[in-house]
Amino acid sequence: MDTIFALATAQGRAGVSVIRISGPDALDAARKLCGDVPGPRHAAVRKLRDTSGDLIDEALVLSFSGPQSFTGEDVVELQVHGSVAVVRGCLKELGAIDGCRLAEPGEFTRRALENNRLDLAQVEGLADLIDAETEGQRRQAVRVFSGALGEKVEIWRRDLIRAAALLEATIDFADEEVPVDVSPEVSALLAATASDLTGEIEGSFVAERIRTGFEVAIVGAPNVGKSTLLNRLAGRDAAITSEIAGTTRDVIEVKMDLGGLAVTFLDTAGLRDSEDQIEAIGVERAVERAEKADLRVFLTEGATLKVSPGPEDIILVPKQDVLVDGVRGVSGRTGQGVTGLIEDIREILSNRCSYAGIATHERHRLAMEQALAGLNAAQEIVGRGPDLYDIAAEELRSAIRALEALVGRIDVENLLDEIFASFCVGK
Ligand SMILES: Nc1nc2c(c(=O)[nH]1)N(C=O)[C@@H](CNc1ccc(C(=O)N[C@@H](CCC(=O)O)C(=O)O)cc1)CN2
Ligand SMILES: Nc1nc2c(ncn2[C@@H]2O[C@H](COP(=O)(O)OP(=O)(O)OP(=O)(O)O)[C@@H](O)[C@H]2O)c(=O)[nH]1
Ligand SMILES: [Mg+2]
Repeated sequence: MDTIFALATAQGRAGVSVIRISGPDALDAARKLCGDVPGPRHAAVRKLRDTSGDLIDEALVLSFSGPQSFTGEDVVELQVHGSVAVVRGCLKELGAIDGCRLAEPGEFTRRALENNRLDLAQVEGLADLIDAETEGQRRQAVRVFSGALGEKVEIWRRDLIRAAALLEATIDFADEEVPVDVSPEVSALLAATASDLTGEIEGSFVAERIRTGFEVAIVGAPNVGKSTLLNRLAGRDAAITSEIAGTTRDVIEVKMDLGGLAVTFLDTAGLRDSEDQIEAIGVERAVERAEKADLRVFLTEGATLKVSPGPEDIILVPKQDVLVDGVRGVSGRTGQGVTGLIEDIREILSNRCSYAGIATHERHRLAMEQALAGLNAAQEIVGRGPDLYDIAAEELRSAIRALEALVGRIDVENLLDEIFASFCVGK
């Protein structure tokens, strides 16, 4: 097993930078730089020197002895002055040591997974935690990272194993006297698990939105002030505005943090039938993105549009500053009504968030759907009588396998490269 090392903090100048070393030779490697390494879970200030004895930096050195470490292996951290040259100097020294190499993205976490320090859902939670930019994203990611999904899966798995075992015990009885009727207990276990799974599947859609951000499309006829409103929301000139109808063609995205919720606003082409080919393509894109968005803000005075508003969509009279008072409107130019609009959007979306479950990725949902399908099949077969219990038990085994794949107990290899591809080096 190689010993791996990497800069764990962001690239570039900083107050302090952390270089992490993990693997069987972590202590030996660190000793080459700093001489004596402090004992496990102790930190000490040490002088780091290159092979010719020149001083590289004075660092805080911290060590962990496997398996009591983040990766489960021996770990040493060099907390150095956050200088590009100091970091480069240390990485160069480490790279010259036999058996030591630069870590791949996510490789420390991969080792933590291999050493059962984390399950696969926790690994995803950790990646999401590092990517979190809003309070809502952070709160959700830290829950998955702390193992909430794994715990729930373990309960489902345990109940399905018990149900399968009950059925299998009855199969072994078959030729002897009439066995106890296990079907009430099996059915109850399956019904409870099915209902829990169904709830988590339903809650996964909005949880996924919290993670990736809600899309809010600004929609309306040309020239109503969509781009001006977007710019006002963004607080910068993200989109070109002009008095010429048909200015916006491409969909313009602006990411924002609405009171802890990640929201991407979409400015779209004004909706109309256009002879201009390019504008027509823009309108097509506008319709497509607006329909897919989680919420639409219509700027319109009642004209018929190519997109129809859903029940929660917001309809506003545009350019309120040049209209009579008393109508519900908004003005991107003066900012009138914009605070209220933001508040309304935040409220609509955060109400939806109350349905969020603890499964946050499509992968989780697919695994749960697979488990539910197996479970429902088993439930139906059990209802047909003891002769088919072996088939029902087999359906349950397949449901159990789906849950085991969810947390990475089985079938992980093919998933890992994809999951770790998005990780930072040093994590
Ligand atoms: N400097 C530094 N800060 C960091 C980390 C790190 O690795 N290094 N972390 C990493 O991403 C996070 C903290 N998570 C950690 C989780 C477990 C262990 C660990 O060594 N656990 C041992 C026992 C530790 C002890 O009791 O002191 C264990 O669980 O057995 C370390 C960090 C965030 N901050
Ligand atoms: N009085 C007033 N004028 C506005 C307001 N918002 C935009 N305008 C003006 O209306 C014109 C069109 O604004 P845009 O924001 O480009 O309109 P749009 O809806 O993005 O137009 P398209 O991209 O062509 O669909 C510009 O001349 C703006 O200055 C507003 O709130 N009040
Ligand atoms: Mg525009």
